[in-house]
Amino acid sequence: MEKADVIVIGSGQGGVPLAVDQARCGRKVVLFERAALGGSCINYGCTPSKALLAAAHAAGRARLAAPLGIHAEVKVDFERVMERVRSIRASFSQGIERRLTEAGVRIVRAEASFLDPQTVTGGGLQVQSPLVVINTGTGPAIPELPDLKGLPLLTNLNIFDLEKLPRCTLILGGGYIGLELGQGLARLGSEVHIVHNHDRLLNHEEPEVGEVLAEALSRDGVHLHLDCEVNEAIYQNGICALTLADGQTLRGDAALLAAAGRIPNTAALGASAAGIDLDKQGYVVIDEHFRTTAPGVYAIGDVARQPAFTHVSWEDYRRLQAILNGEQRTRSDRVLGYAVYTEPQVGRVGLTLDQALAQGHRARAVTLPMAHIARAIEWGHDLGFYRLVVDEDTDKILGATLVGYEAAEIVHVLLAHMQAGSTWKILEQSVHIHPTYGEALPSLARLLTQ
Ligand SMILES: Cc1cc2nc3c(=O)[nH]c(=O)nc-3n(C[C@H](O)[C@H](O)[C@H](O)COP(=O)(O)OP(=O)(O)OC[C@H]3O[C@@H](n4cnc5c(N)ncnc54)[C@H](O)[C@@H]3O)c2cc1C
Ligand SMILES: NC(=O)c1ccc[n+]([C@@H]2O[C@H](COP(=O)([O-])OP(=O)(O)OC[C@H]3O[C@@H](n4cnc5c(N)ncnc54)[C@H](O)[C@@H]3O)[C@@H](O)[C@H]2O)c1
Repeated sequence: MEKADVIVIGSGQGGVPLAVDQARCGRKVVLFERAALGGSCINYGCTPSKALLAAAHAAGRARLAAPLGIHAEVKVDFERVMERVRSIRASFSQGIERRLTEAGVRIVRAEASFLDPQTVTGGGLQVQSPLVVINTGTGPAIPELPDLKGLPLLTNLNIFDLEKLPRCTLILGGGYIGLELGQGLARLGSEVHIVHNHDRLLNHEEPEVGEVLAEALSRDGVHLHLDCEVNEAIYQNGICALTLADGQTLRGDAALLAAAGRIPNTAALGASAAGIDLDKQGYVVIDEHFRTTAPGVYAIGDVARQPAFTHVSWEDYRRLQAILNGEQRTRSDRVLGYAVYTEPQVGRVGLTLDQALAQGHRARAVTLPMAHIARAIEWGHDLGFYRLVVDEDTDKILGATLVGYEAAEIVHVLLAHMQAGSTWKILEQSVHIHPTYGEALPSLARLLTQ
C-alpha cells in the first residue's frame, strides 16, 4: 500500500491544475487517468471540435460570400482537416503530461476505483490518502434504440478519429454537440440530418435562438427533423437506416452520431465501497463545498453535475483549492457564461427571461435584431439578435443572449458588467466604438428607457 497526500481521479479540467498546485506545494500527489491525459475537453470535446469548426466555418463563409460579390469555389481536403485537428489535440495532451510531470505528480495510467473512502486502487496499485478528488467527467449517452447493437456508432469519443468524411451523417440530438458538429460536417461536405426530440433546437435557450439556428443550418443544407424520434435503426452492409416516427427513412453510409446528452463516469468508481452517494442519474452528490458524502472525498466538474463546461470545471478547482486553504467559498455563486460555436454563435450569460421570472425577479427583457446593427449590415450578417434581461427593482443585469457573429467574445462585456454588479444604466452610458458589434450593447440597454 502506497501513501499519498492527495489522490486525483481523472485528468479533467479541474483535476489537472489541482494536482499540479498541490504537488508544487510539496505534497505527494497521485493522479489516475484511464484514457488520454487532458480529459474530454482536450481529447474529445472543445479542442478537436473547435479545430474542426475552424476549417468548416472557413469553407462555410467562403460559400456564403456570394451576396458580398465573392464567388468562391470550395474544395475540402478532409484528410488534412482531420490531421490538423489531431495534431492540435496531441500537442495539448502532451502539454498536460509535461505540466503534471514537471510538477512532480505521479501519473497512473489506469482506471481507478475506491476500496474505502481513503483507499483507491488501479493498475495494480493501492494508494491511501486523506484527500481524494473525483474529476471523472461524463461520456456520451447512447439512446435506447431497437437494433442499435452492432451498429458502428459515432460519438464525441471517436468522431475526431474519422479519416473519411461520411457521405451522409445522421445525428441524434439538436443540442450543443449536434448543432456544432452537424453544421461543421455539413460545411465540410457531408449531407447532414439532425433528428431532435423537441420542437426547437437548443430548447433550453430563449425561444428565438432555435429559430435563428434552424434558419442558419438550413442555409448550410442541413436537414432538420424536429419534434421527432427514431423508431428503428438497422445496419446492413455498411449502410445504416433510421426510421423516424413520421415515417421517413434516413439512410447513411454508417455514420450515425449520438449527440443526445451525457452520462456521468461513475460506473467504475465503486462509489458505494466508499459511501459516496450518487443521484438517480449516477452523478456524484456534493454539497456547497464540493464535499461528497464520504469524509475527505470531494468531486468537481461535470461528474458532480456542475454546468458542463470547461471553464466551470476549472473554476471548481480554484474554489476547491481556496476551500482546502480554509477560505469561505462555495460552488455556485458564479456568473455563468457559455457559448455555442455555430455560425452565428450563441453567447450566453446569466438568466433567460423565463429563468429570471421563475426565480421571482421582476424581470424585463429588450431585444435588438441584427438587422438594426450597422456593423452587421456592413458585414452581411443578417441572422441573429441581442437580448438583455434586467431586474426592474435594482436595474441589475440578470442575463443576456447574443446570437450573432463572434457572440461568444462579445458576451464577455456583459459578463464583466454582471461580475462587477453594475446596472443597465451604466451600460447605457458607456460610449462604445463605432462600428462594432459591441457598440450595439449600449443601444440595447437604451431600449429600456423607452
Ligand atoms: C464535443 C464536445 C465539445 C465541447 N465543447 C465545449 C466548449 O466549446 N466549451 C466548453 O466550455 N465546454 C465544452 N465541452 C464540455 C467540456 O468538454 C467539459 O465540460 C469539460 O471537459 C469538463 O470536464 P471535467 O473536468 O469534468 O472532466 P473531463 O474533461 O471529462 O475529464 C474526466 C477524465 O476522467 C477520466 N476518468 C473517468 N473515469 C475514470 C476512472 N474511474 N479512473 C481514471 N480516470 C477516469 C476520463 O478518462 C477523463 O479523462 C464540450 C464537450 C464535448 C463532448
Ligand atoms: N460550446 C460548448 O460549450 C459545448 C459544446 C458541446 C458540448 N458541450 C457540453 O456538453 C453537454 C452535452 O452536449 P449534448 O449536445 O450531448 O447534450 P444536450 O443536452 O445539449 O443536447 C442533447 C439534445 O438531444 C435531445 N435528445 C435526447 N435524446 C434524443 C433522441 N433519442 N433523439 C433525438 N433527440 C434526442 C435532447 O432533447 C437534447 O436537447 C452540453 O450540455 C454542454 O454542457 C458544450
